[in-house]
Amino acid sequence: MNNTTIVVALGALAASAAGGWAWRRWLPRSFWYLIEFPVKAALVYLTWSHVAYGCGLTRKRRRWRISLDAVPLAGSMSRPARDAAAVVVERRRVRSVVIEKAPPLWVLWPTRLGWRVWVKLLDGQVPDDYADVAERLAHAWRVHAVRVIKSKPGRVLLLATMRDPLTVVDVAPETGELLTVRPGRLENGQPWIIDFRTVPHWLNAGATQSGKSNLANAIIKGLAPQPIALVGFDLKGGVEFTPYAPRLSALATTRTECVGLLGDLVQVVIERMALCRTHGARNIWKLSEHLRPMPVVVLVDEVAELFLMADKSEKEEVSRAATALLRVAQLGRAFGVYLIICGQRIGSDLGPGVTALRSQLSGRICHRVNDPETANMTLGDMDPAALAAARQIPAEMPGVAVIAGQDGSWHRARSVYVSEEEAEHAARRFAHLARPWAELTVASLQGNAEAA
Ligand SMILES: Nc1ncnc2c1ncn2[C@@H]1O[C@H](COP(=O)(O)OP(=O)(O)OP(=O)(O)O)[C@@H](O)[C@H]1O
Repeated sequence: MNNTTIVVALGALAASAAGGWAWRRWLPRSFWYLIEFPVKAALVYLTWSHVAYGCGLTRKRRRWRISLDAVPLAGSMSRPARDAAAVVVERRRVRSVVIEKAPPLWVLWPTRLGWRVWVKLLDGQVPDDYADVAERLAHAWRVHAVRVIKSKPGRVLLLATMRDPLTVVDVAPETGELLTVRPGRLENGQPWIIDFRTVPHWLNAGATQSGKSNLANAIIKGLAPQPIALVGFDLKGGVEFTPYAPRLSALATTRTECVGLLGDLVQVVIERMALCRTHGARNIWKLSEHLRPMPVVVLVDEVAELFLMADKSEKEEVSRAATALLRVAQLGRAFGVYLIICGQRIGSDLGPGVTALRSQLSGRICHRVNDPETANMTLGDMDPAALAAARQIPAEMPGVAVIAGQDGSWHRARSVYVSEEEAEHAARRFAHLARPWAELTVASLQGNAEAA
């Protein structure tokens, strides 16, 4: 090979490397689907039996193999010094040997950020076996994370992601469906949907600066255009929700005001109960449309302030607030009153009513937490992997949360950034939809009933 050939070969190599780099840099999606993914997929298949063995996912099986391993020696083993010329006889024969069988891996389907693959479970395996080794798989495949996202009898669907899909989240367009908001994205790229008619009450917990208020902003922005009443309890002295007052039907900023407003809400629920009873309906959604009262979404910020007491003189007020909030939570679902309770901690240390309240909040959102107990309190008896995921949320990714609905499934998700100005703008723009509080309480319902 002469020098010119070497120079030309090196030049071609450098040009293709630069071209590859530019392709990856400016057209990452096509590069991923056409180059990176096929290479990754080939590596995953080629190494699967070793990876599965390393992760403890294989099972021992007997298989017929042509074997050379039993190699009898001709000559005496007891005469090592003199048997330098001993003859080795390799005997090939088919024999039954024990092998480590890896679970069958089906076709790898590329996704925007990685791939999905169904794996057939071997005898005695359950989906949790794969969830338990997800981190090992992620390291073996050199990807950001591996998650079990679905299971069917006898198989599990694994999702591998090359980078954290929550680093940047885009807005999921609102559908305008009543009592539904899409505040962000799930880790699997699907919109994060909060549907109050499916999961009526939510607990939104997290350390300071973890993104709780941003989520409240996103929810207010999503709900503002809908024909519903919004009610605010802002125990931070009103600094969070006062800017949204134009779209709120009522706002309480001190505990005394909260006790009054909670009393009103209990009355609203009781009146709606009576209305439903009169018309033989089990809930407001069974009432005919002209009779149906307006749904109410109640946002409570810094809930611990409702329960904390400096001295005994506050005991009576705290107890009234706790009881009323619990009643709203217990009865509100059927009668169109829904709760989002935000706070840094909502543990039993705040008082006996808190545990009962928490058990009514079937939707859980756990942002970054400072201590494992808060994750435990928020996610309760969820899958331990959900608790681990909540504890790993980094401080530099505010808005990331582990969310769990009442079906026991959980997801990592991130809210879209919604500035206070944006939420405030939505509150002003849809201020005309804010029904005055007096219209939502007893008098209007009586009016409704009489009109019927
Ligand atoms: N989804 C998000 N994307 C980008 N930035 C976010 C997101 N959520 C929150 N942030 C930013 O993180 C910071 C803290 O957010 P936020 O005020 O919502 O936290 P918080 O939990 O309500 O804090 P605190 O309890 O102290 O009020 C803010 O600067 C906010 O802009």
